[in-house]
Amino acid sequence: MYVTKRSGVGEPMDISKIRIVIDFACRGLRVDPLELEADAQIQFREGISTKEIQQLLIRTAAEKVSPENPDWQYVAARLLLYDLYKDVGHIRGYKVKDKINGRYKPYNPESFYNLVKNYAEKGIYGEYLLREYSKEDFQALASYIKPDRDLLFNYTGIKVLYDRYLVRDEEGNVIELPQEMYMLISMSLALPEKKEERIKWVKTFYDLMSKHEVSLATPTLMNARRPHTQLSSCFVLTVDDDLYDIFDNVQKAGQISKFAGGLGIYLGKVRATGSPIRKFKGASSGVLPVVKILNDVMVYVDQLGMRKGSASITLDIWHKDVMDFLEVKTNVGDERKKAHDIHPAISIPDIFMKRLKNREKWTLLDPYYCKNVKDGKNLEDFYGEEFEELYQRLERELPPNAKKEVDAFELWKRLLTVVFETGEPYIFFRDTANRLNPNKHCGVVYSSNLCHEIVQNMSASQHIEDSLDPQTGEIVHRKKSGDVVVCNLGSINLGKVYTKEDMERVVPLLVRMLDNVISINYYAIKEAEYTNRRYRAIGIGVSNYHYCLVKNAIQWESEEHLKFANALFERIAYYAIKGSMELAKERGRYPLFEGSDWSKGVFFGRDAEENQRMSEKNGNNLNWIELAEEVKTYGLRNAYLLALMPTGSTSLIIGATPSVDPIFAKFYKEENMSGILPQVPPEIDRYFWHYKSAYSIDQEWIIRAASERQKWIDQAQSLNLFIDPEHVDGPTLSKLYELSWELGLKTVYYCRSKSLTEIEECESCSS
Ligand SMILES: Cc1cn([C@H]2C[C@H](O)[C@@H](COP(=O)(O)OP(=O)(O)OP(=O)(O)O)O2)c(=O)[nH]c1=O
Repeated sequence: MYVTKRSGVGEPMDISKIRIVIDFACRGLRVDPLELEADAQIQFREGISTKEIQQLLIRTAAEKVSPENPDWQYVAARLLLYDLYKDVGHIRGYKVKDKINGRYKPYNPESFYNLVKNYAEKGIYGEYLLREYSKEDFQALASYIKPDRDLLFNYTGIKVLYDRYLVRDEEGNVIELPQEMYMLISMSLALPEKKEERIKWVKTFYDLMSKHEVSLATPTLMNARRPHTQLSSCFVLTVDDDLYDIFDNVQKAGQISKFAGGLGIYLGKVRATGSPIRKFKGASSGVLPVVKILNDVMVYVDQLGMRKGSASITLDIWHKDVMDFLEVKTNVGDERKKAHDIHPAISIPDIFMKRLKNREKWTLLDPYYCKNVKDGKNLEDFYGEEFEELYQRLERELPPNAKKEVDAFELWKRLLTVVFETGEPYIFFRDTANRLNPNKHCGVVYSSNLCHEIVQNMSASQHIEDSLDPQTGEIVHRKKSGDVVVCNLGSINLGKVYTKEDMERVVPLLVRMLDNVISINYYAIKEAEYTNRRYRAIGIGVSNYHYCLVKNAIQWESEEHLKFANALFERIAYYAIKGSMELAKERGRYPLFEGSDWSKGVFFGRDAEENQRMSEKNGNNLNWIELAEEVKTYGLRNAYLLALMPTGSTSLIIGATPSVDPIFAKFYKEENMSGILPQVPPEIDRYFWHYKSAYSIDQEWIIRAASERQKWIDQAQSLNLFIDPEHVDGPTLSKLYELSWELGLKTVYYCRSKSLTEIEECESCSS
């Protein structure tokens, strides 16, 4: 049998060459190499190319992955790596031979500097790398690269990296290797560090990432080292009730989406259908046309054909257009009012949940009539008791055309039916979110972001507008910007980092990396920079939570789980605050620190003594009293610190279970842009009976565990529920959402249903 080589030359097939590759791929793993050879050979044919043989081996190994034989995922990974090494070597012009005979070094320290130099000139890497690092720095860092860390990836991880994250040239060829990627990201993130300490920090960041102890958000992994360093995951816009502002935000949404940011958009200020405009009765078209425009912008700005933009749009449950809004993705009603590509979210105040419990009436209001209701502020600017008072007053006093009475229970039933049908809307419990907002001294939160883990101050995102000073003719800025929420995310791999010692070492470093992200970020819109500089908000999340439980012999449905979750997230919170405080000592506090809950020693709505007592109960014995004093003295660097994002694709890269979710199944094939990817949870063969899959877990335990975690999180969690419609009815679903509110959750993300196959994962927040 003949094979065709890359050069096009044919030669007789030498099976011993294949054996060398197979042997390299299987070495030290619990697999039988002969099986792979036998299974693959069946498909060989005359004239097959060497590249094809390699692909065949990869596919064969990937198909052999199972819960009983998970090591095949590492065989497939090595085979794919081998292919990647060859491709990259080919592009760089060095002859690639097999690594096994020692003739070939996939990582070549000498080529690292040239790689960056060549591609920076072509505008593929950022010029700043060459400006800020000398040739000697490059050499020192190149020799620090640890090629063997490539072996930590499983097949899915390396496949996702290969297809989506590794930088490519103009022709679409991958130009960098995984460890070079981590090193270049680290070099970008260390730019704000003092020059004399920079190399030290690059190495530290590199170690954290390449050992998979932490992961950064998708935009950071994709864009750090590139010319446009748009590294933030999510943005939240507040649209004012004004045509200029509506279209200004449409423009902003387009710009943000262009640079791969995910969007949350609050539309609750926009007047309802039939509202007056300039006193003309019945003139306004309400919220739905704006939803539709934003929907189309998200589809239009499709990130160079890679994927369409993503936005969640939030409306308050008291908004007069809410009934139509609930139907934007369902199959009932007027097709002209549909917006199938956005993600609806509903903001719910406590008073609604109380009325629901008592089966009382609920009044929908037109925001046009809810302006200037107290101290020059609108209804939505209030929360808690003040909100309830004002809401009830408006219910009584507004004219009939400004309101509409409905049954709270009927509205709720409709909402839950839509949840059953579409997995959405996401839910935002606005009173809990605002009561526990550490920066309530300087703002209010109307809604969350796309993935519902971000909870930060917002305000109508007015544009910064240049105009001419009539006296001097100089350009001056007229309007002040509102708060466009921006969040920079990173996650801790709980499969590797969960003890007190590890948290103490890793979490402050992640705070530092994310603070650096803020400094080097490229901002698609100026307003985001304005907010980012004043708040310096970050979001630390986690991946591999389920594996961490299993590894520690904790059952999902147990009281032990609740205690474990509380203690674990206390440790993360403590070291995140400590890390940010230490950074404030070094770099200064965030400008709005004074007056915050942090500045008063109140963390997560509790005083230091209370936190101390909880810590002792948890067995962590962390010194919260001392930490509160230190924070009072030195401040914090970051206004917001913790947010549990979904971590979809980045968990795939590092072979972790996603975020705080339970596994879908003990084995399944995930289909995404990289094709069909086999998925087995970490160490499935060892812990087969310990893993319980999402749909077989009583969802009350998911909510209870989330509630324990929430006690130590200043923002929120992208909390998914998993429903099997055959076993869960309306009243049960209702109980779950009510329980989420009662137990102090701020948000509920998807309600995933076994019968719903199409759930769109947010990429940007994936960290
Ligand atoms: C002009 C216009 C506005 N609108 C909506 C968009 C905004 O929600 C709202 C106000 O739009 P604006 O154009 O900002 O209204 P205005 O400032 O001229 O009038 P007013 O004093 O009443 O605010 O009306 C429509 O629905 N249809 C229209 O044709």
